[in-house]
Amino acid sequence: MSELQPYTSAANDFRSDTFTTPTENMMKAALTASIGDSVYNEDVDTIALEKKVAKMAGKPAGLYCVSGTLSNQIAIRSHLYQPPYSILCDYRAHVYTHEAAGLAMLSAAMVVPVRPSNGDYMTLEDIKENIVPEDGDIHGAPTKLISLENTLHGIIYPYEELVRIKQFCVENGYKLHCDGARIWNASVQSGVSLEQYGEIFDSISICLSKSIGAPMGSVLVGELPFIKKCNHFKKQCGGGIRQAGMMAKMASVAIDDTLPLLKGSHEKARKLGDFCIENGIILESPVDTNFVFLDLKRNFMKDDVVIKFGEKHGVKLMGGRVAFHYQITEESLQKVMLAVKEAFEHSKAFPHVHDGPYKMYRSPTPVKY
Ligand SMILES: Cc1ncc(COP(=O)(O)O)c(C=O)c1O
Ligand SMILES: C[C@@H](O)[C@H](N)C(=O)O
Repeated sequence: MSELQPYTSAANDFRSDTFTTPTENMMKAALTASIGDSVYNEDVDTIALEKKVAKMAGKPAGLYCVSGTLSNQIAIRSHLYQPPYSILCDYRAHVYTHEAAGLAMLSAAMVVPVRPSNGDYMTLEDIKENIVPEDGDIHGAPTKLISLENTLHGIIYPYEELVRIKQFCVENGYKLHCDGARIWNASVQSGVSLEQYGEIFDSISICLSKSIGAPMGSVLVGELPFIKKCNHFKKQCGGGIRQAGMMAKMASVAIDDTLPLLKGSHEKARKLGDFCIENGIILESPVDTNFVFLDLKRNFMKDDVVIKFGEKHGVKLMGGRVAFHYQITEESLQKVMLAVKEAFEHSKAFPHVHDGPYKMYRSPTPVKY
């Protein structure tokens, strides 16, 4: 069995922006971080991070969580009371597709997954058509919360549509959560501030471990009573962190250092997107920010073939999604263009007909236990 080699750089890693590695600046910050027990809310740097991100989002309170999955799930749970109830989200939403049925297990919630009529993002009309009304019909599980993702597959949610959805939620008493794993990308690209997003959403899970490049975690932001309840569920789920200061201070440095670099990753993604279109490679989604989604099915491309041509050119891929981040180099961009084009050429000679479930994510190199 080959020994797993230490990971050293994400410069050629297009599998996800979660592979971004901590910088020397972040590591140095950890050395001078506070060392209080954050379960007792005594850690200075953890509290500082929570306040920093909450202030950026214009929210009264923030909660440092070990992951985006945890912050999403405890946020949604904390908005809900007295089942039966349901949550409405995009059929591709991470909270529904990639958080291990957390909505069913922690929230005991039914999910209504919606396929946007425009193919990219749910409009208010899509939402209205799929709402389960609280009308006394004992067959249904009334909608209590709408969970949006911004960006979703790299697509920026149009701010005007968010305003329309928010107005509808206020008028009808629905809570509105945002999975903001890549809200930084949406903000820097659209010019909409985190504070403006904070005015739309009751809660936002703001990831630090994706494009921002911190080693772990998210900050969940919202009203103080809500965040206190989230902290209760966080502890219940085993998410209490003792000396969190080191990671929190690294994350704070990451925000300051990386935010200015996000647009550069979007520009590289756009170059690959344009290259694909010029070469007749169909894309699944528009390239608004840091993701290029190859439409494997319509291109008759197989994910394993994409991975193989990536290996040939020295870049790491996971299938149809090509993820950019600030550590991707110009050299890697040139290599991934070659890999994608050759994989596409291969599909012309050896078309792959997709007849099973499509897995967007592939677990990293499996370590044989
Ligand atoms: C859109 C989205 N939301 C939430 C998460 C969950 O974040 P984490 O991996 O930190 O649990 C991810 C994955 O990284 C994601 O892509
Ligand atoms: C794997 C998935 O959960 C992760 N959020 C990613 O985007 O890579």
